[in-house]
Amino acid sequence: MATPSTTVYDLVIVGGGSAGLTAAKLAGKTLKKSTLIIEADRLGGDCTWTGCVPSKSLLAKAKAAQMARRFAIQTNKNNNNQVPVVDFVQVKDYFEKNQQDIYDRDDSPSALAEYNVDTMQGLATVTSSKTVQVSQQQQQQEPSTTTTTTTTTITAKQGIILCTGATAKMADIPGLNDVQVVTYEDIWRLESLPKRLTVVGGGPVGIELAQAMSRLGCQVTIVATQLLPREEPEVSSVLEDVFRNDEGITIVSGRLEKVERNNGTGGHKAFVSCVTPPGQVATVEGDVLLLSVGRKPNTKGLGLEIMGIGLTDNGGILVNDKLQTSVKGIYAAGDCIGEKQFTHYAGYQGAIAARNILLPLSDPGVLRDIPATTFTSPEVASVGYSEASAKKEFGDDAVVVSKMDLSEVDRAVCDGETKGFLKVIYKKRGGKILGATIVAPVAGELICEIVVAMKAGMSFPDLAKAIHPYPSYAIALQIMASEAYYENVGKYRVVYDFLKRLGL
Ligand SMILES: Cc1cc2nc3c(=O)[nH]c(=O)nc-3n(C[C@H](O)[C@H](O)[C@H](O)COP(=O)(O)OP(=O)(O)OC[C@H]3O[C@@H](n4cnc5c(N)ncnc54)[C@H](O)[C@@H]3O)c2cc1C
Ligand SMILES: NC(=O)c1ccc[n+]([C@@H]2O[C@H](COP(=O)([O-])OP(=O)(O)OC[C@H]3O[C@@H](n4cnc5c(N)ncnc54)[C@H](O)[C@@H]3O)[C@@H](O)[C@H]2O)c1
Repeated sequence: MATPSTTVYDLVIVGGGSAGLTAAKLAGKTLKKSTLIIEADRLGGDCTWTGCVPSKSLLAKAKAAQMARRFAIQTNKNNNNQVPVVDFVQVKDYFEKNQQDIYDRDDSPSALAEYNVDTMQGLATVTSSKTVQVSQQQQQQEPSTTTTTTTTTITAKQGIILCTGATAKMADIPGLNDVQVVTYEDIWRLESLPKRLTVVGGGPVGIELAQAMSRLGCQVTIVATQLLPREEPEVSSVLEDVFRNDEGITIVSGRLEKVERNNGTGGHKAFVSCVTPPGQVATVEGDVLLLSVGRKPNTKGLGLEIMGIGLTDNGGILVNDKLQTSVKGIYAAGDCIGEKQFTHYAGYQGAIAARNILLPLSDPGVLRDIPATTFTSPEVASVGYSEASAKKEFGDDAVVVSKMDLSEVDRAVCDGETKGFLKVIYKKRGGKILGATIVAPVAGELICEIVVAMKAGMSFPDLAKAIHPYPSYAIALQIMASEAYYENVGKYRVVYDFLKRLGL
């Protein structure tokens, strides 16, 4: 990264991931404010280097392998030699190329220069409400190799946004240091596909990587009390069915308690306290263990204590709903506030923090209805209330649940992908959409229709009047909405019958 030509900026951003990059681009180009982004490691952050981009690229190749395998089985049932084998080196080349392309186009210093944003490499510490100290390490080769640290003070005239992201949580589990453990941060450096992978944790990281690695040819066991426990309960049942019965992934329902080296195989033995029957301990054997038990916000060394900036119970930077910390002029956005961790939300918050610093008045940056998609096959997407949370908040009688099984959707039948469902929750009076959960091959695209309808204030029955092409997956939403629409009509049957008799 280039050395910036000045040390005084309107806006200074600490951290160059999704939140920081979006904040910087808005401030530098659209709002035309002098902007600096300080990054300790690589611009692009989690999304480009260790999160979305490599995982979605891996899933794309894994899906291709699965399709090829299915096709091979269909064409030649009895000849296993026909089953394609994955070249892991090519898979790695593929995601590394995607990372580089996205970095060059969106994240690199030259891409940011197009937005009039300066970049600086170094570790930032906040020293006052208007200053940030940046430490940079330089290696000198002559006469002997030594490392020197230089510090530069940068002034932020209008505000500072902390966008420092999160890192993998390490679990306090006996024996982890004795076996080969990877997290989402370093799994990308594996040179070959492990023969057997134990995945600990059933959140989005665990299940996306479990399915990808299994489809690429690895024997995978997931240790988790439930798959995607934050989603509607029936999501987990569908995924468990697909993973176990269609894809040959083993799921051990329970919590990892202890690991030890397996001297016989050179791998590990993982001991799991089972959910059912309670008290039973299961043993799982594997070669590499992927620990995916959550992520914790990066706040260390930022100078928060000295500045009197508080933290939340889960270790995130405490902000109000405008994303301002307890110090005027210092804002925080993205994973470092320890709320919902998604690229789209981090980016949105980065933009709102920049807007709230640089423009008059303010917009809220901590929102309720954030859509999420886990990119397994089938995908799992949701937004807003679940059935239980809607009924709890509004009462059982005030809420209607519309649900369609994927086996009733013609397109899913044609594709042979009938495991899943669409579920929309809306208010009985007025039809306001409260939330939705979709488990389907393109659930991540389908949920966007619900997101837009919610934002536009459309009622669920209103969707019946928007003509959807057949046979799309999305037409299922129109069919469900039509049922809601004609149920409403049914309530006023006496009036309609009367009007019809009048010849209207
Ligand atoms: C495997 C995986 C898959 C994912 N897939 C998806 C997905 O499909 N869709 C989705 O929406 N989300 C996904 N996520 C989540 C998503 O990646 C994150 O929510 C998002 O990248 C967070 O962006 P951020 O800017 O808040 O933080 P980060 O991207 O973590 O950026 C923070 C940056 O700050 C820098 N930094 C930290 N401290 C300092 C300091 N003191 N000085 C200077 N720089 C500092 C760090 O080096 C880092 O580059 C995934 C996550 C993982 C782990
Ligand atoms: N597609 C996406 O949008 C996407 C993909 C990946 C990650 N992410 C984001 O990254 C964040 C982190 O994801 P994650 O999956 O690491 O975390 P998570 O918190 O969602 O899930 C971790 C799971 O591990 C379980 N766990 C903890 N200790 C365990 C033990 N000893 N044994 C068995 N299970 C144990 C927890 O109960 C929890 O369900 C999430 O907030 C997610 O939003 C998003």
